[in-house]
Amino acid sequence: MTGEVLQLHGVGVTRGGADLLRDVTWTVNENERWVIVGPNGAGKTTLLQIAAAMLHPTRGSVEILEEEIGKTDVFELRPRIGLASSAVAERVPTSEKVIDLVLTASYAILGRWQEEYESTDLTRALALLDALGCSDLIRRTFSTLSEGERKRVQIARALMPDPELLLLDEPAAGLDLGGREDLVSRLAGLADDPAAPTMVMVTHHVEEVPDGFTHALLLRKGEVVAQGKVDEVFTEEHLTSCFGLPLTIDRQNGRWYARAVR
Ligand SMILES: Nc1ncnc2c1ncn2[C@@H]1O[C@H](COP(=O)(O)OP(=O)(O)OP(=O)(O)O)[C@@H](O)[C@H]1O
Repeated sequence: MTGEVLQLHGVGVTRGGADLLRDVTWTVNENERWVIVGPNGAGKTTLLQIAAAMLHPTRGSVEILEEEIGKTDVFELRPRIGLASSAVAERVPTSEKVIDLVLTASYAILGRWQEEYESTDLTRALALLDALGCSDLIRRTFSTLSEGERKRVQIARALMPDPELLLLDEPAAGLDLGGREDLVSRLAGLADDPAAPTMVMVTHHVEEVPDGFTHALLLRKGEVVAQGKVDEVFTEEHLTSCFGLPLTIDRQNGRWYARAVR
């Protein structure tokens, strides 16, 4: 690979006459850690769905892992991408055990049936669950887990196929303060790991951006407000335009804090 993991040119998505994304041009290079930030309805999930090869654009061109969408078999491409999102979590069968939810990611399926797994698959699934602090949950059913536990298990599942690109849609949404801080620090550890895949995470809150995330893209009403290195993008001017209210932003120990100007 030449280093370009995602390449979008002039991407637009129109649904029911509404432009969900407009003229998005964006490149993600190998080993970068991106965060997509924006208010509700900005188009963040739509953009992540494009990056996950789950959605075709109405206009423009998309290359993922050097495969051009529209000319490649997305069923071969998708196992190279790890996606953790509530849309995936909602489709998990209610009786699915945590260990099976992680194991089945090897086949990019949801719901264990009669597939055979190698002992190396089991070892990897257990190691990932352990690394995410979930080793005591392996025999539980996914539907009985707390929101924080679910988020960590979903990340273990997304990492299971050893993806070249890891996509996280609002991984800290719905977590309490302790759960959020635990998850953000685990994601900072992942961001710092040179063996970890290229990462793109969606969030509403700059406070949820882990230390080690290198780049940011701000979206508002389907359009890119700013993109580039995180410390050049997270400015008062850009965040104010993105959220449509006067904001101030600080950084402490690698973490970001934003609040409204009064
Ligand atoms: N099929 C559809 N038809 C019409 N509008 C849609 C459709 N799907 C999504 N939208 C709208 O597109 C906009 C962008 O949605 P998207 O979920 O990408 O935003 P988001 O930034 O992820 O929002 P949130 O932060 O609230 O999750 C929203 O206003 C949504 O209502």
